[in-house]
Amino acid sequence: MLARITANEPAISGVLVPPADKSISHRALLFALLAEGTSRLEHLSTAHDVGATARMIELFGASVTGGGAETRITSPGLWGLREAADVVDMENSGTGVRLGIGVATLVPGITVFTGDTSLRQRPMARVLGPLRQLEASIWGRGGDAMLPVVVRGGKLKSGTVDLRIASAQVKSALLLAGLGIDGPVHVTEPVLTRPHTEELLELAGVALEESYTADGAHRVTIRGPAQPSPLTYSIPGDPSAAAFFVVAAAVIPEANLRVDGVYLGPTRSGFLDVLGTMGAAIERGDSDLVVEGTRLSGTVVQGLAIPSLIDEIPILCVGAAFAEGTSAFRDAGELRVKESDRIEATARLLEAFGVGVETFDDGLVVHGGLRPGSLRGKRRCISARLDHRIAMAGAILGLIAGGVTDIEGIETVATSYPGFFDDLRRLGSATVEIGEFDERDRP
Ligand SMILES: O=C(O)C1=C[C@@H](OP(=O)(O)O)[C@@H](O)[C@H](O)C1
Ligand SMILES: C=C(OP(=O)(O)O)C(=O)O
Repeated sequence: MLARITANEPAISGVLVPPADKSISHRALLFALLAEGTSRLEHLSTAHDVGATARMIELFGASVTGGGAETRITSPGLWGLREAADVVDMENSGTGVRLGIGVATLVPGITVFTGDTSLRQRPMARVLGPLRQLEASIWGRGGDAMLPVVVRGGKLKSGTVDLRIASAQVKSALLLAGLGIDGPVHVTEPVLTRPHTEELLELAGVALEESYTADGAHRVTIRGPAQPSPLTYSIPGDPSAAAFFVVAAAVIPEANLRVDGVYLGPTRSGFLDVLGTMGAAIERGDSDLVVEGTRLSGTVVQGLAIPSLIDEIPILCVGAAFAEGTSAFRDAGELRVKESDRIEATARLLEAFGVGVETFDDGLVVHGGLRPGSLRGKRRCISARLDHRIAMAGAILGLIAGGVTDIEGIETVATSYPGFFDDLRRLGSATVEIGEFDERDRP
């Protein structure tokens, strides 16, 4: 499918209530599966990735009813999990499959995971290796590198795993597997990554021990066996979804955007710190933001800050294109193994708008100076590259730069933010037409 964004005077204003957080929604469903009884989740994400996790928990024995304001999940719990009667297709969801692999170690029999073209190219050794250290029986295509992955459930051994990459997905897979292990599992990550699994474990009555080493590594210990209790929980708004509109409002002159009900924990709000350093006018409450347009200046983002904004780098690069001077995003090699190679995809996107970009193995440098509205009368055609965040970054870039932007493959936005184009129409000044892509449309 194609979206055509036509913008003359870029403008954005109004109130955004972002969709429910995708990361937290995956975990809430998995905890509901592992709890015996009925869990109630308010505002579960309707993102396609979360739909894949809902289907996975049904295959493992849960029943999911309702949706929208309240989803009810009834499950036999950790000790009553059922072998899936079919291959578990996690579609486009890295989080769903990696956490699912951790859970599958608790499921009797075998589980076979696969995914779409993008997910089947993403690295799985990062989760298979650490689970094997706890003696999981687990195999993957290409020498344990990729999906399909097969897991044979059974008793794992307690132990200590020191993760070398900062990955909330891998940490979470180990903590979930730890629920079924007799004895402690200690996981150390080089820097604290999003702690949603830890937050929900505690809400579900499972005790954790957490500490920091002298060099800032985060260590978390779970002592199994432990069955989580059913949850009644309301999922907060997704900062990674809000970031698209926040960046647009931060750079469009006279913009005024309010964001309500958004999760602003420190491991998810790194993009706001970066925008602040660039000079953005953002007022931050506990779960709300007010953003006004201004002129930003370039910045350097690297090191320990990266995990707190990894998914926001494509849209931060869009912001950097409109800043004065140059911005650098380094130590972000993880971007190469997301839904697309986001270093290449972001560079190609910016270049289509005439922005100067240099790429490196671990990031990119963006030469700013583009003026909002300055590409009025011009037209370009870009590909979403099977990546929701690239599709949305392209649409926001089109709104701010002006002119006509055709984006092919926009169905991918439903991976995380099915209502994105509705919110863009409502809050932004661009005309948004959605239709079938015709090769003859390519300029
Ligand atoms: O745990 C999670 O919910 C996520 C962790 C991050 O991935 P990594 O664990 O690979 O860093 C992030 O990029 C992804 O969108 C969601
Ligand atoms: C990388 C992402 O998700 P996942 O790893 O779950 O596919 C994302 O949402 O940007």
